[in-house]
Amino acid sequence: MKSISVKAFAKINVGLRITGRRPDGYHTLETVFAPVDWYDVLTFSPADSITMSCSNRELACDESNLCVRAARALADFAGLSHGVRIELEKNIPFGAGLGGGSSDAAATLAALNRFWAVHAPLGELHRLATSLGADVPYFLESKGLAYATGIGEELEDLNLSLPFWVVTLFPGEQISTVWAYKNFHPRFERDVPDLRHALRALCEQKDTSVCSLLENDFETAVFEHFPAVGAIKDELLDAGSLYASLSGSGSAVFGLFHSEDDARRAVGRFESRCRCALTPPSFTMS
Ligand SMILES: C[C@](O)(CO)[C@H](O)COP(=O)(O)OP(=O)(O)OC[C@H]1O[C@@H](n2ccc(N)nc2=O)[C@H](O)[C@@H]1O
Ligand SMILES: Nc1ncnc2c1ncn2[C@@H]1O[C@H](COP(=O)(O)OP(=O)(O)OP(=O)(O)O)[C@@H](O)[C@H]1O
Repeated sequence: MKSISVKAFAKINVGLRITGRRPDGYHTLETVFAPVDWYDVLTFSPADSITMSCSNRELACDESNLCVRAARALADFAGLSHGVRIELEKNIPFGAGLGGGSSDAAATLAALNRFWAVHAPLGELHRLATSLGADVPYFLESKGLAYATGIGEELEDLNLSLPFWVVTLFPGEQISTVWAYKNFHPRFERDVPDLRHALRALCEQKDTSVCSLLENDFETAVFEHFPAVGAIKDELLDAGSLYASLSGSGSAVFGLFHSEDDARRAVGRFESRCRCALTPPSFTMS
């Protein structure tokens, strides 16, 4: 058996409304996931046991790593004692709101499902993905824009792509998702059209009047606690982005640009103090 390598892309959230809190402590939300051109690379090779290494030594490669957890979950489901060597080239910043760990977990499930010839149906992989994290199912099942509800696992592919250049910036602050969900300012009662209408208008007609509906409910608390992150968003708007927002629970911030020149100029403005990724229009994961 030869080795296989796959890319695990990052995501941004275009609009993120927290709509309630479940008895188990998880929150229900409404969001639209969009892929960006920032990715990890995972390589799987034959081995007698499940082992892992990572290019970023700050990331533990033990049983806590989401790739190892995904491999164990699939092996347990299939009743297999197969091994695999997982090598992770870590490029996506973590604690960023970019779903890097979630994407790695989904890529591991999908790759090992083939590599080990488990051939588990998508419904079973979805169940395993949800058990690994709320963001994991999106990376397993979508290549483009997806509307998510529930805790983020109820997905509807929008068959849309963003017709804009996307500048994604990581200013360096690592923000805990748990912290963010404990500190956001609830606005559960809101009578607004769902995000699908706004994204359809934005993507199909480039109707930027809907951007005021694309709020991220974590922003108030995150920007209060990390004002430098909020300043990045303001600077992106000042640099000409038609829309800018925190991604997920942060600290990554992204801006949408009509023109490649403006987007590249914005990258030049931030690249000395942020890690940056530039995503072209109509981008999908492949
Ligand atoms: C903020 C988002 O990234 C938006 O896409 C996601 O909601 C977070 O997804 P995630 O990082 O995969 O989150 P998980 O690893 O499943 O959960 C981490 C912790 O975040 C909180 N959490 C997460 C998702 C959710 N819908 N409600 C929550 O309250 C819970 O305290 C949970 O224990
Ligand atoms: N393979 C992995 N890559 C990144 N983080 C991992 C991985 N395995 C476990 N983790 C842990 O998961 C945590 C969250 O990682 P992840 O990148 O999914 O979250 P995030 O960047 O905050 O994105 P989001 O909040 O959108 O889920 C990390 O801080 C890290 O401690």
